[in-house]
Amino acid sequence: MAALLKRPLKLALVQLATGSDKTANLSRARSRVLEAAQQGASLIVLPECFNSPYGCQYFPKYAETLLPSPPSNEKAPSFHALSALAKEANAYLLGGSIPEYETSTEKYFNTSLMFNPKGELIATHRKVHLFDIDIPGKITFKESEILSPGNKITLVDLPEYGRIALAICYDIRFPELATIAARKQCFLLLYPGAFNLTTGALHWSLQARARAMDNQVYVGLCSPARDMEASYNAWGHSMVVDPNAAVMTEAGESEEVVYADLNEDKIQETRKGIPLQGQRRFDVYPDVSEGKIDFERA
Ligand SMILES: NC(=O)CCC(=O)C(=O)O
Repeated sequence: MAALLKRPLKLALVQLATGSDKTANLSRARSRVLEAAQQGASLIVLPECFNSPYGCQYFPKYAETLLPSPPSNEKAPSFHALSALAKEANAYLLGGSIPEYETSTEKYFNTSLMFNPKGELIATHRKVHLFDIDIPGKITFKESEILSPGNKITLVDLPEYGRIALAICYDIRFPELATIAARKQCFLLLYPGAFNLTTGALHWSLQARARAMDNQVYVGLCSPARDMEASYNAWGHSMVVDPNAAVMTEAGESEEVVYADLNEDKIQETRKGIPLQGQRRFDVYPDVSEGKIDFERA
């Protein structure tokens, strides 16, 4: 089988402490991304809503207009900061996510932007599954009050390395996206995300390890640092999980950059030991990655 990951890759997750000052968030992100690049990372990830506090009340205030692309500096300072930073760091940069406003539809989205080491935009992912939950006495959150969902799976080819998939936070709870990405030869699934103190304790690590275990790929989750003064308390614990579902590195709760060295051998070793790829029974259940599920057969 052709290698999924053509050469070793150092991945960095920047668990950024974000606040209400967008310019300060961008500047902090810059220092941490450059620090990660200095440590040799060639793929660097920022958290969900890295340029703003996370919360429905903040989305309109912090939203940037990204289309038509490239947007103006005035309408999309984070876009331009990320592009310049990817170039300065000479690394692939997944700019966590930012609130986006689309003028033509008057809709808001939670959007990830990914840049190559030349500072060129190579992918955009709008969060597909909006975070609408209600756990009485614990947490109620309704992104859909403000945001609209994206409508596509986002796979990105990094020519020197291979293919990765991008999604955002709550998207991780929908294993179909991960399964399809793995079936389409991704070696890594990246999720900038801001779980909270209730679901973080229950499911953050479990989701990361489950997506890695099911698909025998690397998984990276990048959270904002925890801020108990904020209206939403992010879980933290950014982590990278290997294709055998072992946690390779895990941040604490404060601002921190964590690193992991990814290689093809671990993918092959895992898949050789537990050869799920050749054992699937598509005669018993349909291949979800083909995108045509015939429920009549059930
Ligand atoms: N920002 C999010 O999508 C949060 C998702 C979350 O906390 C979860 O439990 O899922």
